[in-house]
Amino acid sequence: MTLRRSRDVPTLVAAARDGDPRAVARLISLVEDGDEALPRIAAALAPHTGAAAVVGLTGAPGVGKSTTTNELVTAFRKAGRRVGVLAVDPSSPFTGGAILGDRVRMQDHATDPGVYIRSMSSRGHLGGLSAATPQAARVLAAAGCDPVVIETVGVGQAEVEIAGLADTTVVLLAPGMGDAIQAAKAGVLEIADIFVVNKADRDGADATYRDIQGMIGLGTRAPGDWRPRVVRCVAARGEGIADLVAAIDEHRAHLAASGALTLRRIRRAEAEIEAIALGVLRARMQDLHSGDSLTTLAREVAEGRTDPYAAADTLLAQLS
Ligand SMILES: Nc1nc2c(ncn2[C@@H]2O[C@H](COP(=O)(O)OP(=O)(O)OP(=O)(O)O)[C@@H](O)[C@H]2O)c(=O)[nH]1
Repeated sequence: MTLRRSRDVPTLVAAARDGDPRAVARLISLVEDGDEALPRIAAALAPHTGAAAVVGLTGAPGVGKSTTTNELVTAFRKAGRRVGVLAVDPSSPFTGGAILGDRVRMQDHATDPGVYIRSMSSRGHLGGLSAATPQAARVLAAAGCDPVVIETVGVGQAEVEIAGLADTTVVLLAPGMGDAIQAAKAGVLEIADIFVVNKADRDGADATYRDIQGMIGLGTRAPGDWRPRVVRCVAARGEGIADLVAAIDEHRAHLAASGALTLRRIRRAEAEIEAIALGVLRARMQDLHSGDSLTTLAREVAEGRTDPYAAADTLLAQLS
């Protein structure tokens, strides 16, 4: 899919701002495909995207992320808020199965025009998910979604990376999965603003709750810093979701009052700019690969006529 005419961009963005789901879908596809219109789309979106709360929701497979997201969406809709959900699978190069899965699990909201749900994969992004996901979130924010929920399966680094895109990061745990220990190992403790002990109807929920509270207690915090909240939920029955919404709103208020919201967004923009710049560099490197300048340099290194550092300098000069 390409967008050749530059006048299409303002039209699409205007339609998305009016809440037209097809325009939203088209814009996210263009973002996902790394379309050449991306810079123009980003420029057109920029003035309309600042206000939405971005909530990251992550956790191990099967912990109840989709069920919790579904219930969160219900709660936000009851409060009259438009909601966008990006279900990100950092491990899968294709979205096919994920789309079907999310449709099935979030079918409560499939026909609600106030909810936009979209699965994303790492396929074909200029700069990877860390560049595409915030752009997709901006599309949803411009379409009036607040909050935008980014749901991602917990697979180590990717989880931390995606969680870094959110204002508020919610980490789901469930009893009996050794989650608290794993969370500590994977560095999730540092990124979580809120922990949910889901499946609180199961044995061991109290122990998981105590474990995680204990670990939070060990962390070092300056006075006034946010102390991560721990919320018990039985997402399958909608229990505890009101407490989760309250914790999300409380964290948001804390960020706004302390100035941390601005800092987080600046840090996020730094990562995004870097990812985009690296993507551009990688694409230029690819061009050099397909031309013969890299091969020529490599031959000179192989024959001892120059060294790899000097050759890399020459290459970098050609990239700029
Ligand atoms: N007992 C119990 N089961 C739950 C609860 N919440 C979700 N489940 C069940 O746990 C299973 C997994 O839930 P999902 O919401 O699909 O979990 P997920 O984390 O999105 O899973 P992945 O997409 O595989 O990462 C489903 O069978 C749910 O019905 C709960 O609070 N209690």
